[in-house]
Amino acid sequence: MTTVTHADGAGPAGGRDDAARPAVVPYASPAAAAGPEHVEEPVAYDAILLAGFGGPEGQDDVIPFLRNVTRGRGIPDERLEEVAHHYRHFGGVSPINEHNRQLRAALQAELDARGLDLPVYWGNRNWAPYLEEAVREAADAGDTRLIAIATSAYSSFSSCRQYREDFARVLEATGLGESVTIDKVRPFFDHPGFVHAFVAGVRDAVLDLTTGEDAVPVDAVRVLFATHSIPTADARRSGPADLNERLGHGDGGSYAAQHRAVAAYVVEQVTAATGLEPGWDLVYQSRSGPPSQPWLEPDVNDRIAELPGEGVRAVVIVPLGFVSDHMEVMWDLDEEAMETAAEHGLRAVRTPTPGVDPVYVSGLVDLVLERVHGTPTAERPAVTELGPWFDVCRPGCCENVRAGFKPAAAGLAP
Ligand SMILES: CC1=C(CCC(=O)O)c2cc3nc(cc4[nH]c(cc5[nH]c(cc1n2)c(C)c5CCC(=O)O)c(CCC(=O)O)c4C)C(CCC(=O)O)=C3C
Ligand SMILES: [Fe+2]
Repeated sequence: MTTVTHADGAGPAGGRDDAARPAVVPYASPAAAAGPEHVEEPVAYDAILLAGFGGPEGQDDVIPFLRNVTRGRGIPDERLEEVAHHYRHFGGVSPINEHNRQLRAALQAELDARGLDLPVYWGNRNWAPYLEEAVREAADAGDTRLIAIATSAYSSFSSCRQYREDFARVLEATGLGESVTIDKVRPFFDHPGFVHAFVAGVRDAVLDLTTGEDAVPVDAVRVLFATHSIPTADARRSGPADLNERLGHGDGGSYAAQHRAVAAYVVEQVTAATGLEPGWDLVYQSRSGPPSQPWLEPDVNDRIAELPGEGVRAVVIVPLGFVSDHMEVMWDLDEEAMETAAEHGLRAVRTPTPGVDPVYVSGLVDLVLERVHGTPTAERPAVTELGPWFDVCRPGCCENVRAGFKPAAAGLAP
């Protein structure tokens, strides 16, 4: 390799000493790296497709729902019964469908208030109303160019690709593949609308714990950012493979990197607002699968158990990986992690999820409008240096090595 020095300040190096710079591609935001995975063409979408996970709404729904979730994965019935127990504890009802009904209404109200004529269709991956019904309903109304919002903010098989594979499956199953297109807004983990509720929640929790009669000093407060654990094999393949390699994301891949970046931002904002600087960790929850299969660690409960030995007296649990207070939050955090904290003599606060926070809802509409208007990267808000993330996933992005290749919509053709 030849090094050219532009001593006169002209030329591509702008007068800086090229020889002194490391021979790696300088890091730029993935979307800024341009290419066809970033869209600046305006698209006249007909409607929004709100794509949810789905959840049971009564005791009789629980086992059929769990069979849907685990379809094709050969999860034994004993494991299903174990998880069913979490749902049974709450009358067999997950609040997730009700959350999505409310989110749909809030989105529609925000769109109407802004004078935007975009209907919102809602369908789930694993329970009624199914994505199939939503897509058929849209097509029947003549709405064929759909922009999807999945209720999941990060990159990984479970949080992005699985939704896209389901879109492809539904287009095939309904025979609408020729007439209907489904695109998807970018993973929005670092959109200011998504992070807003987390910043407010951590700020309030840290202020509460460190003031008043039973105040705890800030260095005895630990903030635990909790997200769904996933197999390390999935995590390593989350986001574009070349990016993981280039940025040295390691076993956690883009999935963990995105969470770390948002967590660091949240703590920075809390420090800026309060002058308090609590320590924090990224922790994982809701692991399943055989013990022999490595998943992301540490588990939230294991980390909590270590904290008293480090002088910690209060813990703030932040459900950073989730958009609403569904079963993973209600059971794994509010029941299990809270109990672990109590057993270890720690005070504990669980902060809110975005839910239908107006700032979040308005941010989701902004994410849709980015694609409607073909907004340039520089004008797409992102609070971490990782983003704004790709609009359109690359071939192989977040592929599941365990389940094997399946076609996915809303991505570059392979
Ligand atoms: C990353 C991620 C999110 C966040 C992104 C997003 O929000 O989409 C998420 C959300 C959710 N996960 C949910 C429920 C379940 N997830 C399961 C299983 C799994 N999740 C995984 C990952 C994730 N899951 C993985 C890697 C598995 C193992 C299966 C495999 O090998 O790939 C199982 C099967 C039983 C079990 O194995 O525990 C259930 C019942 C509910 C509904 C809650 C409710 O009803 O209120 C929600 C929102
Ligand atoms: Fe899950």
